[in-house]
Amino acid sequence: QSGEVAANPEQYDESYLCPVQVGQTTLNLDFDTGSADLWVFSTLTPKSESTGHSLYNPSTGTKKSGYTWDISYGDGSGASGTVYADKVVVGGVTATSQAVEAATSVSSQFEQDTDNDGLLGLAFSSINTVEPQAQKTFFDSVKGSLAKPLFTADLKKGAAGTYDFGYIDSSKYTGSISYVNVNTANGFWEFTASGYAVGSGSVSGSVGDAIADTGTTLMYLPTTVVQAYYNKVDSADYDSNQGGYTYDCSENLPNFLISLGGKTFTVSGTDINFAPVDSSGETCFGGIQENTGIGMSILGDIFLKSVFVVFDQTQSTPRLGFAAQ
Ligand SMILES: O=C([C@@H]1CCCNC1)N1CCCCC1
Repeated sequence: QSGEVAANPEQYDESYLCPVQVGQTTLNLDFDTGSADLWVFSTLTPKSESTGHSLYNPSTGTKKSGYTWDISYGDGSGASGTVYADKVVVGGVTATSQAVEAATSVSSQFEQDTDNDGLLGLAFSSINTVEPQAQKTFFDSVKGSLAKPLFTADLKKGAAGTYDFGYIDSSKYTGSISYVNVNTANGFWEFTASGYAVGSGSVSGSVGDAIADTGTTLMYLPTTVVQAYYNKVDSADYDSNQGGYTYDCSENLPNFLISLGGKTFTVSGTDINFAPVDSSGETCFGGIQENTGIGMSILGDIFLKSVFVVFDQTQSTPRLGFAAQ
């Protein structure tokens, strides 16, 4: 089988939500290549936490007795609950008995984002949080039945993009695809990013260890790289109250170039201009921020909306493919 599903941006492209059939209900889920749990708001979620969300009704599933889950994300959000086996359909691709993690508790960040009915993890199943046995991601559940064991992400700035499962649509990118090998030891789509440049010119230095994370909004890079970037933005400074670099919204940001698998990709300055910090629209928060405390760099949506990405398990070593879009 193979299929395609829309990835609809929230305001400021904060996250991208995709319609997924879970049991007999269609929910809007955040596809997250940085985690490996498929969890959903459900009829088991306290009403005080689930108002405004579409809910999975576990009555259509088979309860996995004694199984629980509890996930905490790097941004401090999290959720927990119980586990069911049920049908999950993404763009026509069907997992007949997918582990569906029904939330019995969610953090305030998820409670407040009423467009988001849960997450569909697309990292490696080794970091799934279900106890007493880790469960397969949707991709791992269907991988063997896909025309090719891969999926692609084509996210866009302020417009609907797509995730494709089982095939590469060559109309969605330009030029050739440049591949890097993935290190799965931490359960992420983790690789080594090479040189970078600010504005234009030839790349140099090294961004280093990084993950491709569709569930992270911004780009988090080494301090040296981020300082070099904002040194080229006259009004920029690090604002500890905002928790990152801000600048005058009227200032044009430089492009950011990064070399992956021998090919240089350009993230346009307009894509790096993330959002105003308040309703006055005077000060803006940058889409490139420091990776301090994370332990690796994260190429999140600010980067991903500039490229076409192949999450490829066609070979014994998983690979990431990047192409311009
Ligand atoms: O929890 C996360 C992200 C949060 C946003 C959604 N994707 C997963 N981390 C990023 C990768 C390193 C570990 C922490």
